[in-house]
Amino acid sequence: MKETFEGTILQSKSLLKYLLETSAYPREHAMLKQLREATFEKYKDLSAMNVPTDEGLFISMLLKIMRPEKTIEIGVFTGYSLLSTALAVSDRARIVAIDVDREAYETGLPFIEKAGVAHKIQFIQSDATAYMQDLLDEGEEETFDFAFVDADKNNYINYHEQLMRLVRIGGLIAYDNTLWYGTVAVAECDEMSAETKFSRAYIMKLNSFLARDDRIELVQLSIGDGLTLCRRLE
Ligand SMILES: C[S@@+](CC[C@H](N)C(=O)[O-])C[C@H]1O[C@@H](n2cnc3c(N)ncnc32)[C@H](O)[C@@H]1O
Repeated sequence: MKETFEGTILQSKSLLKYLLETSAYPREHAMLKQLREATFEKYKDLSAMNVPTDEGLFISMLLKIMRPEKTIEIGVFTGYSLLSTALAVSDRARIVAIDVDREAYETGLPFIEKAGVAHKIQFIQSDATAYMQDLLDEGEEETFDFAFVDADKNNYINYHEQLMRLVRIGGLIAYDNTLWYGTVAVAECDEMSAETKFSRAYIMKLNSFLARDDRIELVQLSIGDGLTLCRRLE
């Protein structure tokens, strides 16, 4: 997940360091900082799966403006984006958080509990496609205001079709990693791992698909590893 290519990374390392150290880390909630550190302690390089601090701050401000009552998160891991969400939404709001990996969620859970926001979260250990189908079967269409997707990239287009039914008109669906470490902008090459080639191809397909989807208003941001916001129009 940490793989980058010289010359193709989104921001230079020095610019990113400046941005994080000047504006992001000083504003990071103490429990998010501890969650990030505990994730690194346990998962080492895999800890880069957490959304970066500047992106967490962006999601937080976005949600405070939106004031959603019900959100859904696909891909929780240790819960950096989840805790950012839970801290930003109102006390009445509910977050459905789906991941196949309960152990990773439980690694971050003590910090979510210490932050006093665990009551807003319903964690579901499940494959996301299967659980969203259950939600649709149970009549949960159009009940979510916001969705954050940060899971298996090869399924994003399928998630989009399910989320276009679960999220209300006017609601927002956010897809993470839509620049895949800058590799979407360069030709496939031998230095790329099989995993990079695999996910990059699906992300490129998603980006083209979303650009043509008239059912949404679209903006792709080069924050973190690329974040695409889709506002449902119909
Ligand atoms: C990049 S991590 C999520 C990071 C998280 N958003 C954060 O900020 O800490 C991706 C997660 O997606 C989960 N995942 C992958 N495929 C999945 C699937 N089909 N259904 C549910 N979760 C899945 C993985 O278990 C992993 O924890």
